Amino acid sequence: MSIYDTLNEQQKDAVLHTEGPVLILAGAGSGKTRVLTHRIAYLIEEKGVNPWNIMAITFTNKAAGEMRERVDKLVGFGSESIWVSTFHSSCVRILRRYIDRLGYDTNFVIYDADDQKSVMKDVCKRLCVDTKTYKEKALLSAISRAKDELIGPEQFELDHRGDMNGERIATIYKEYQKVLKHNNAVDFDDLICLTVELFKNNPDVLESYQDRLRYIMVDEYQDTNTAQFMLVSLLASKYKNLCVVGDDDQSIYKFRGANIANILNFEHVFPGAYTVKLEQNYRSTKNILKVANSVIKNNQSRKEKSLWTNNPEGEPIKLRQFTTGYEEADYVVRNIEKRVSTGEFHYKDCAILYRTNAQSRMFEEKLLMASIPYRIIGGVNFYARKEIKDLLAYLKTVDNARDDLAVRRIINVPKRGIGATTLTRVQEYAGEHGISFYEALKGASGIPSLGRSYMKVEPFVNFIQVLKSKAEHVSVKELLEEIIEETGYMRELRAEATDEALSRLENIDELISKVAAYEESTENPTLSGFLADVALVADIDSMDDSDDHVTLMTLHSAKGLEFPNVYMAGMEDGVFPSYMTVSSEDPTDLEEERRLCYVGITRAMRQLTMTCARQRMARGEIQYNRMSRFIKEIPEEYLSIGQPAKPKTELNQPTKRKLAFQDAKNAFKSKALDPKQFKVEKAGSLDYGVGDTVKHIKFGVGIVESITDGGRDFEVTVNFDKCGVKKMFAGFAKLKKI
Ligand SMILES: Nc1ncnc2c1ncn2[C@@H]1O[C@H](COP(=O)(O)OP(=O)(O)OP(=O)(O)O)[C@@H](O)[C@H]1O
Ligand SMILES: [Mg+2]
Repeated sequence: MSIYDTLNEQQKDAVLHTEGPVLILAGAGSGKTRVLTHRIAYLIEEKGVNPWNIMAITFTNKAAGEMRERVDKLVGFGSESIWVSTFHSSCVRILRRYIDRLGYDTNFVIYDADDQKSVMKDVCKRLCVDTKTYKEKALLSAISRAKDELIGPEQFELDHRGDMNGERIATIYKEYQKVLKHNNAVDFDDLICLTVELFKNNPDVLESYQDRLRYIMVDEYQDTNTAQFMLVSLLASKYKNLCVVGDDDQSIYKFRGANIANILNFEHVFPGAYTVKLEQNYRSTKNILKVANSVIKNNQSRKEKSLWTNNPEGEPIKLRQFTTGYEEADYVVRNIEKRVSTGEFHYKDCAILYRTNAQSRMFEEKLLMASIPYRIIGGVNFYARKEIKDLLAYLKTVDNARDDLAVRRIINVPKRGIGATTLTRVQEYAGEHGISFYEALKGASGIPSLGRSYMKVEPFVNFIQVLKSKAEHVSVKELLEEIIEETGYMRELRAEATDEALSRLENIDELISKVAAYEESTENPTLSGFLADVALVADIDSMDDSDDHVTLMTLHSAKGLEFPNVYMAGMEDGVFPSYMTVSSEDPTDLEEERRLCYVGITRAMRQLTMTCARQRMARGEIQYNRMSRFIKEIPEEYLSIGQPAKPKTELNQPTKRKLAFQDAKNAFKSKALDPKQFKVEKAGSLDYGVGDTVKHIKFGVGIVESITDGGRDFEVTVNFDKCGVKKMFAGFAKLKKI
């Protein structure tokens, strides 16, 4: 039996149709990506095409990696010379060779968001732009939108003639490009634009790539923007062997310039394109598919599709509403634990999907507490995020300024103009006198080598000293809010108003909520107590590298992937659909959000669980949320609406409320929850005691200072030679007595 026998008729049709433009428009899970990989195999094996002549483009690195894996499996020998890549890395590769034709040097650097911002700051200063009216990030984002549409500075100027605001931006845009070029640097959007420019101005270069990349395939085509479409069109214009696959129902990047018109344009740019529809879904159970269809059919602007499956009916979709986000996270993690322990699923079969990155925090904590390996795709673990590390470093400095690393981390956050030389000198002085870095800063005026630069240091020290004295009589939450206010941290991010800034703001809100929850649930909350609590979860990064881990990610990053067991969390109006879309005047915003919901549902193969909470902390305040309107679009007969497990003891109202805010550790300590519900046993007895020397895999050697019974597990405090005192759970610290 050949690999092509596993394809249905329409899929086969698409695979065999190798010459000329092909457009495959089909619903989720219908085998679009599979058709692409089989098409590659077919081209090589049956058509004798050289792997070198084949290009496959996708959106994310993760998707490119998976595509590469699937192709390797099918094709075997020679597959490494197939060009499988994302748009951006394809362009880097091309520009590294030919960018000198555009007056750049081939060793150009690629600027990230921070670099872009500092260039923009300079540009604004030089052009005397009032950055109160024209925010740097807003300017950058206007430029980025223009680049998505392949509009260069000159064109931009022409387009905005007579519009003062537009003309001003055009001048800034011009200057910004000039600086970048002068620095031999490009930004992310330039990668695509410059490659297009290169091809347009250098027919010989274009032709060499056309001759090489004779068969081009693009996955997730619905999310390409104008610039990307132009790039592929140019490459394919000689041989016209371009096959694009996509699903208009899964278009979720309008905010990044993705253009649904590209789908319609395709037949315009490539007349006579062969169109294939795939209608059979192979991924999901009938129930999951029915739910997906019942949601997406509420979108007005879409092409009607009939997606069906031969797969079994499957279990109904589970819907669980909880009082708080803590209970929600607890349920999801316990459910995963239960289903893995019965052998129904492996960890790697399970995915937790949410709308924004900040939502990962509670799940991460619960997973850590339950010793379940997890990984976050397309994001960083909550406590490893820059803004969280910065703010925690402030808190640590205020609490105990002996943590040099923390002090050094924030001394120039926000920028205080304290130079590297000054820092080195302070460090040297501290070393010579055997005092901490902060102690040395405090006495900066007495450090001879500093000269007058000690004056730069003074405001920082004063600020910390004020915070220290405040810390004596305000709550941790108030202290944190004060730091955020005084450093201007949130203000700056709000002014940036980019997606990234928004996500950082959400993370900060989440940290405030964490503090508030800590203070609610602890008898004598203190700053040190809070930091120790955080250290329990923050210091332990995903425990091992096993491939068998739960996957956490945003709905956006889940595109194209599939998992047997999916949890969609935070299904609440104001969370998903997001607050911005709920309050938006533009109905197409809600439609985009609904497509995102469709993407989420259709990731599930066998089991889908949707969860929500009635009340959720936002910025440390309780917010009451209604169940997501998307859930209400699902006919009740497709849902199994279960009652979340109630704590065994009936609680009176205030305790109940309090319990809601407790984290796993504390919830366990309280008598209200049955310890047997937690599978992880506490380390039976420890083979080390106070005073013993132990070794930790990451922190090295240290001496045990104390051991307390944390109920669920022993909490061990160890003073490590290299990194100081750490508190950890014995169960997964896996300390070895030496
Ligand atoms: N003809 C087939 N026989 C058996 N399994 C199939 C067939 N076609 C597709 N599948 C399986 O169905 C699942 C979905 O396929 P694939 O990921 O290619 O769908 P897709 O259309 O790209 O989905 P998405 O829109 O989410 O990107 C995969 O597990 C794939 O192996
Ligand atoms: Mg796909």
